[in-house]
Amino acid sequence: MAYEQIQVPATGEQIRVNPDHSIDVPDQPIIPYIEGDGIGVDITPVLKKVLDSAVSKAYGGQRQIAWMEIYAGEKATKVYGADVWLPDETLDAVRDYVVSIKGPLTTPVGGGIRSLNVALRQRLDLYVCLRPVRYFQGTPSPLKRPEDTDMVIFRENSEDIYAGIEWAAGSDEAKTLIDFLQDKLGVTKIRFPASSGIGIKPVSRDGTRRLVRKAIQYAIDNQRDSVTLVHKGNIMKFTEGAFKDWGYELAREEFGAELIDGGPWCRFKHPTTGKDIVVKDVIADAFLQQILLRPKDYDVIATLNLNGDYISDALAAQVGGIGMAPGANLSDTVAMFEATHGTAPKYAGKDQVNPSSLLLSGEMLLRHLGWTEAADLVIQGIEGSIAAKTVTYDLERLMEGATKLSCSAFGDAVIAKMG
Ligand SMILES: NC(=O)C1=CN([C@@H]2O[C@H](COP(=O)(O)OP(=O)(O)OC[C@H]3O[C@@H](n4cnc5c(N)ncnc54)[C@H](OP(=O)(O)O)[C@@H]3O)[C@@H](O)[C@H]2O)C=CC1
Ligand SMILES: O=C(O)CCC(=O)C(=O)O
Ligand SMILES: [Mg+2]
Repeated sequence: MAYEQIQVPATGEQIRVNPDHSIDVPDQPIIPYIEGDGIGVDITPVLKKVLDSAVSKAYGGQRQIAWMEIYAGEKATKVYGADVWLPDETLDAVRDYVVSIKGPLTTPVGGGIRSLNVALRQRLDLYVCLRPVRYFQGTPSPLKRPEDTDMVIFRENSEDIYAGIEWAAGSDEAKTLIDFLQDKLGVTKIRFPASSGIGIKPVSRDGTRRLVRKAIQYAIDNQRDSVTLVHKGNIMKFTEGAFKDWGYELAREEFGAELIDGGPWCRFKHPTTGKDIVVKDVIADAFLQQILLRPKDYDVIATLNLNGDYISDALAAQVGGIGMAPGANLSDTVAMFEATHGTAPKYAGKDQVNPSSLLLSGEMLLRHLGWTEAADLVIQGIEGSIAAKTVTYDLERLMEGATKLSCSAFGDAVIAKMG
């Protein structure tokens, strides 16, 4: 594979995808990484050090990650030239090497790209945003029983108002669209047509089905009790309401779910254990209060793009904040892991922030490779440092008697607590 700026490591091999979408992982897989803007310089070196230690401790040199830096965001503009925020070869490398990880990316001011993160997801069709939310004992939380929060969010990653199809108030495009809506479709509900910006919310049956299919399959593979479709379908009937209907339809058609008491909730038997898996739905605003009042009622969550964005930060707060919440963007073949927080510019380069979100994304990456022993060590290290009350500022300020560590020192504490 020849690239213009990307240096392919001399030792290391590509991960290969099989026709059934399983992956063949060599002992030295080449893993592309994007350092990330803002606090990317702080957390990404910690990620590499912690994952390398975990792999070395687990496999004694028999396995090793061959890291390969690829570029997006501000660093890409330095390497490739002004205004090159997302080089084509970065996308090629993510596709070619199958499994990758990224730090947060800033949204360029001006220019054609609205969000680099959204662009990466769209251009690689990484249609699942997977964000597990679980509690680590000892982490400060606003809840009395934070351990009751244990959910896995499947956020649709390619559609919805989040896709960025919108035009500014006063632009020719907004005027054309508003004229069309009024003249051709008889729309009378735009309150201030002359000064409205306007956005489009596409939600498709195909997009919904592929997302809900993954969520239900995850519930089966991981022995979870329920899948909840979260939507605002009472108001947005043909987008969010349709998401709910198509979700239920898929559960019935592909998983043999049967209606409970006339529906719409339904259930089916786990194919091997025979245990019931319930597919249900809840309206998004009610859900946001339920996750605080009755978190135990929810397990796997399937939702639309914007709801998923809000829900993932809200749930992260329940278990310690976005410094602790990991994530992955997935297609059927490509997996790109990422922290769920942003670039936190005020902390950039200060060696202060919590690297756990990226470390736990790295833990998900190791598990995705099938390197479960190394993944378990990362969890053990994070649990150990939190239990010892050696934590970064975000947790320390909410804990009694904790020792505040820098970002890099926390990484070292995690390593010290492994194994
Ligand atoms: N996936 C991605 O790459 C994402 C990128 N972004 C982008 O990031 C930029 C900044 O967004 P912003 O809204 O400020 O959100 P951020 O997530 O960057 O930061 C908001 C606040 O969250 C806390 N926080 C974030 N990361 C950590 C961490 N690792 N450890 C501890 N605390 C943390 C800090 O809170 P406190 O000040 O209380 O300590 C911080 O001020 C924007 O350009 C946005 O578009 C946003 C989200 C995701
Ligand atoms: O891309 C962005 O700027 C924001 C993305 C985001 O908030 C998220 O993915 O959770
Ligand atoms: Mg977000």
